[in-house]
Amino acid sequence: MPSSPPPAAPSPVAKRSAVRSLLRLWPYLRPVRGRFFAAAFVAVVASCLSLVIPLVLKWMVDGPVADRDPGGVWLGALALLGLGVTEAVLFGLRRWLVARPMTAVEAALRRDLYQRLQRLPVAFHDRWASGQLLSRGTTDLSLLRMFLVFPLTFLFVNAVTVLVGFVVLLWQDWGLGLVLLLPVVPLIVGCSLFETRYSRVARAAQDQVGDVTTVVEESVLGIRVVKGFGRHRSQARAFAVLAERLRGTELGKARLLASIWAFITIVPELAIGAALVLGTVRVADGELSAGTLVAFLSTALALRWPVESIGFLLAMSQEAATATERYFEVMDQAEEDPGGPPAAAAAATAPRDARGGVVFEGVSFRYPDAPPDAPPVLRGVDLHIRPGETMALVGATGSGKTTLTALVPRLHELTSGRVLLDGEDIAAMPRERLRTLVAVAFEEPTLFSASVRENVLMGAGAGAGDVELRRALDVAQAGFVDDLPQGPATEVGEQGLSLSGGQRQRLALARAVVGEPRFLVLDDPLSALDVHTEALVEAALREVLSGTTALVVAHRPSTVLLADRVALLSEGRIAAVGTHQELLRSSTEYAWLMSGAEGEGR
Ligand SMILES: Nc1ncnc2c1ncn2[C@@H]1O[C@H](COP(=O)(O)OP(=O)(O)OP(=O)(O)O)[C@@H](O)[C@H]1O
Repeated sequence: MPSSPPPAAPSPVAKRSAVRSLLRLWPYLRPVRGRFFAAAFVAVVASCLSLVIPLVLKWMVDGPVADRDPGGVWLGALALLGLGVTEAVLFGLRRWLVARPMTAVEAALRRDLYQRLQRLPVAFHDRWASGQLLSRGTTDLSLLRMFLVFPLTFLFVNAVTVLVGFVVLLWQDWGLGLVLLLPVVPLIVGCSLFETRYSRVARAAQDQVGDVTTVVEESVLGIRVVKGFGRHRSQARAFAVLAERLRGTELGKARLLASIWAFITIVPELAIGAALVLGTVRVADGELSAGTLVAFLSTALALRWPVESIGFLLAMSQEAATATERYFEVMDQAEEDPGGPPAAAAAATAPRDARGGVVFEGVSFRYPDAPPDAPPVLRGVDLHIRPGETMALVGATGSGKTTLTALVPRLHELTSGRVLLDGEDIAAMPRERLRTLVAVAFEEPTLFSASVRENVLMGAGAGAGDVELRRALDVAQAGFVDDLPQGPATEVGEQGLSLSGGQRQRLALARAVVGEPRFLVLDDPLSALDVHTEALVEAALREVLSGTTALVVAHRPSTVLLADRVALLSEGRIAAVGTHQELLRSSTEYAWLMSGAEGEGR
């Protein structure tokens, strides 16, 4: 249970500029580029229309107002109304053009992230906190959609509007126009300083959202432990620390945003004030018409929003760049090598092992994230499980049994050595085929929020139906399924927590045997069953196992007796292989393990 902040995600591979990060979104934007550019064009036209209003004003002041011509004033007012309505309609059209395609972009990003998470190796998931992945799939993708809908277009639209606006200003009066151009340099310097600082704090905030998500997820999933140990107060305190840290970072963001907003507002206002004083003096001197001054100031005021909004548009873009970085940190991770043709070609030339069944040959393994000075978990494991044989794997706790079983379906990659299934090297086999040959059931059974039927048939091919389901449930002694409210159609709830531990284990076992796999790997799959149910499952399993080559991790003599032979794993190596009786006689370690287990288990 965390009492201190959990580690953040592994640090980013390389720091890119915000623009380079955001450019990586282009492949997703490409399919909707037509609508996107059309929307940007419509927005530019709408925004530039607002710059025509001051010109109409100038015409009104210098013309109909000076000449006291009410008809001309009405005409001007009508033109202004028309411009305003057109501007509003065009902005509405822009919104309509982008809304649908941008949700499609977000959906595509989310779909690809999910697919990538499914394909990344177990070692990746061991390393990354789930909350960091969740926050990437939710908060970060929402930030990206918002960026694509609003800031991306408006940074461009506002830049074009400001450029056109300055051309109009200089054309109206270049002297006053130059006064308004003076703040450009300090604004550029201020914005670039802001961007650098904001990118750091935005990254910290988004990583901290991931940490908070991790704690919430762990507390919800572990609610039984939290309540059972009366840890809700300490959990709440740990959460409060993280939430407070996030609040501090968000406040830092708000402070930065407030200072850039103030800077971007004050500097142009000073320039407008100076232009107003200068302009008024020149009108008084008769050097400038009142209409030109009105038009000039109206244009300058029309440019206030495009300039002032740059602060928060940059902030949103920076957050989007950080979200893109975080998104691609996952997408750039190497997927599991699918195995297959090139390796298979190599295997075709390699001498085939004549022995069938499962062969471990000089297998060594160390976890990629283990400390460098830690010895490998497995050190030269040699073991042959004959075709159709059931081999029990026994060893002290932490000796590497689970690790060894996880190597058969290639949940982890061997550090050295090889594993052969009926003479075929698993490294040269396409993963998809390997996983149809090998079925697994772990001690901690994982079920999904789906029906019992769907959970069990997950272990079978596409054609499997009720016959296979019934047979698998019979083998696993899972008759309790028929007593559930909707039988096999009953939803088991998140992670199957509506079922007992033993019930979950039996469903996981049914899932492992339903596809009648050639190779079966069972990691102590009966540990939660009472002795009588275990005996019944074993009797049924014996029938299934007669045609299957199986490796079964066992802690209790009753599970060991299911096997034809037993292998003892000790200090990363296979220390002895033989029948239960043989090992009881020849290995003191085995006899010790079994006597302890007997005492505990019975
Ligand atoms: N993801 C991991 N990263 C680093 N080390 C790991 C990882 N998983 C397990 N280990 C280490 O590998 C060693 C073997 O663990 P393993 O789970 O294979 O043992 P086991 O024999 O199955 O134990 P048990 O009987 O208690 O289930 C342990 O020292 C464990 O700390």
